[in-house]
Parts: sequence; C-alpha cells; structure tokens
Amino acid sequence: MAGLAADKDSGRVVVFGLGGTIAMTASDAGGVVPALSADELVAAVPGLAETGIAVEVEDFRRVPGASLSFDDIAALSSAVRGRLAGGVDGVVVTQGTDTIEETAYLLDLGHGAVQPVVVTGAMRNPTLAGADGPANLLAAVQVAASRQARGLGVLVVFGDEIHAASRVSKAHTTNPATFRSANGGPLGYVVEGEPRIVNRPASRTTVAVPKVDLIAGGHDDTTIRATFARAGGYGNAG
Ligand SMILES: NC(=O)CC[C@H](N)C(=O)O
Repeated sequence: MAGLAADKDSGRVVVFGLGGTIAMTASDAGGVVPALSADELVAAVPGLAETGIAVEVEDFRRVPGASLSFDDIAALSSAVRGRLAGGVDGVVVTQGTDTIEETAYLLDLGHGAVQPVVVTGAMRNPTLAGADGPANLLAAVQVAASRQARGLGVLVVFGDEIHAASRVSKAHTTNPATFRSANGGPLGYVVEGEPRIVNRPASRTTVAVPKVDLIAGGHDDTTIRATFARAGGYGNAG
C-alpha cells in the first residue's frame, strides 16, 4: 500500500543532507569541513543496502549547524512537506549537532503529516576512531521507514535512542550520548535495527508558524511597531 511501510525491510526514505560533523572530511588547510554529499554519506553506511529500504538523497546544504538560517529551515520544511505529499514513508535530515534541537523543533511545529521526520548527526567526524555518523544514519533511516514511528512527528535519533523533537536537547559538548530528553526520557530505542517505541505521548502540538523577525535591543517604539507589522505576527524584542 502506498505510503505505508512495514516495520522493517521495506519502505522509501529521503535523506536530506545539511552538513555538520557527520559530513566532515579533512581539509587541505587543516581541520575538517562539511564536504561530503548526501550521496557519499549514505554510501558509507554499512548494512544500509541490506535493510531493503529504498533511500533517495537530497544534497540540501553543506554547512556547520550554526550556519543554518531560518530561511534554510523554512526551505527545508517546504521541501520535506513536498516529499511527504509525494508518498515517501519517511524523511531523514542530517546536520550539525549544535542546532539539531532547533531544526527538529521548528520542523515539528509545522509537521502535520503522519510520516516520521528524523533528524540526526554525529559527534565524531568520519576521520576519527569510533565515528558515530554511519550508525546514527542507519538507525535514523530505520526509524523513518518504521510503522512504529508514524504519528510521532519529528524525532531525533542518536545513539540508538529515539527522542521527541519537543523534548530533546544537546547536553554535552563531546560525548556521543549527548542528546537527552529531560522531561520523560526517550520515546524509544533502536534495538539491533528494530525501532521500539516504549513511551508514546498522548498528543502533540502543531501550530501555524508565523513569520517572526528578531529585533535587536535599543530600538524605539516606531521601529518595533513597523517590524511587528512586517512580520504579520509577533516579534521578539531583545
Ligand atoms: N557534532 C557536530 O555536528 C558539531 C559540529 C558543528 N559545531 C556543527 O554543529 O555543525
């Protein structure tokens, strides 16, 4: 049946690559830069081809997490909606961990479809021992294709844990087990390739996300009123 994946061994998932540590390679100038394409990322995952899940890729951005703008995420949200409306079983977004919780939460607020959208990344880049990107990407694809995850909104899958976008935050600068859901814990786990939801929320919240302008401090009343009018909603007066 179109758009209805089995628990595993089937399904069609689109991976949007946005950059971050998971996509980094050594640069000539020293250090690492997010240079791997989404295709290269997916090709480097052991065991992914054997899952039977059909994976398509969109090479969306190649930047560090902090360089993603609101416009980038708005464009991502629209592209994701298009792919879900086209009948894929789920979507994976790979990006820098520093802003995973922000991307996931913003996508979640506007996500009304039943298919899962899963955000993941890596704490150790592909040049390091124990790089966690391939395992995180494999688990993310398995969750995105899973019937278990349908209706849960946007999820963050990291270290074989499945977190709700509305709860999760990055809690450590270097530890691969950095994503934590303080209020309620993870929704579930990926156990030897099988997503298991053990903590299903009774409901979730979506909103019509308004256009918001960020206002720097020091403006007078005229500037603030004009900016609120242009935003067509509310603003954040700093
Ligand atoms: N582990 C990471 O992905 C962090 C790398 C970088 N600070 C970023 O957010 O893109």
